[in-house]
Amino acid sequence: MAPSLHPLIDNGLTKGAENFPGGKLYCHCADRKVEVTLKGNVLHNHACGCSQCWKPAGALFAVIGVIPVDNVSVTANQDKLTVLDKNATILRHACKQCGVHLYGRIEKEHAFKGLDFVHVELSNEKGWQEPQFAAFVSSVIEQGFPPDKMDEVRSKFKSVGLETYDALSPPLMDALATFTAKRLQKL
Ligand SMILES: N[C@@H](CCC(=O)N[C@@H](CSCO)C(=O)NCC(=O)O)C(=O)O
Ligand SMILES: [Zn+2]
Ligand SMILES: [Zn+2]
Repeated sequence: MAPSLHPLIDNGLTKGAENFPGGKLYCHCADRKVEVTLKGNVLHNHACGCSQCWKPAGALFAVIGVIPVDNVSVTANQDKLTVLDKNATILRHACKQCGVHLYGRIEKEHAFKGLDFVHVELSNEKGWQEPQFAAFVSSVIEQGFPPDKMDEVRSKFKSVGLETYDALSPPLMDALATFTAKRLQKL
C-alpha cells in the first residue's frame, strides 16, 4: 500500500474558493487551544518533505502555505507558544503542549521575509488554496523513508496533479536566487 502523503492529498485535491476570506487555525490541545486568525487565503501552498515542517501523525509530508505577516494574529492562548529552533531561517512557533506549529516567521533578511508559513489543515473552514506542488521530496529519505519507494511517492503526487521538486518550485527558487543576486549586486 502506498504511504499516506498527507490527508489533504491522499484522496485527491479539493480546489480552494475564490475570494476566500480566511479563518482560524487551532492547535491540537483538548482545551486552551492556541488560536491564530488569518485574514485571506494562503499562497504557494505546498506539500513539504523537509525535516522541520510540522506533519500530522502518519503523514510523510507537511502541507504548508504562506501569508503576509500582517494578515496573521494570535487571538487566543499565545502563552502556550514557543519558538522551536531559534537558529532556523523559519522560526516555527509551536504549542508547547501538543507540538503543533501555528506559524513560522522569518526575522532575518531573506527573500520570504514578510511572509508567515502556516498549515491550513489546522482550520475548520473550507476554501483554502489547495496544494500547488510538492517540495523537498527527496528530504523524506533523510528522515528514514526507503529510497527504493520514492517512485511510488512521486507517482502518487503526479496522480493527483502535483509536480514534484527536490527544492521549492521554480518561481520560489527564482525569488530566492534574485534576492541573492541583488545582495551580491549582480542585479
Ligand atoms: N533537506 C533539508 C531541507 C530543509 C529546507 O531547506 N527546507 C526549506 C523548506 S520549509 C517550507 O517550504 C526551508 O526553507 N527551510 C528553512 C527552515 O526550515 O528554517 C531538511 O529536510 O531539513
Ligand atoms: Zn496545543
Ligand atoms: Zn519544510
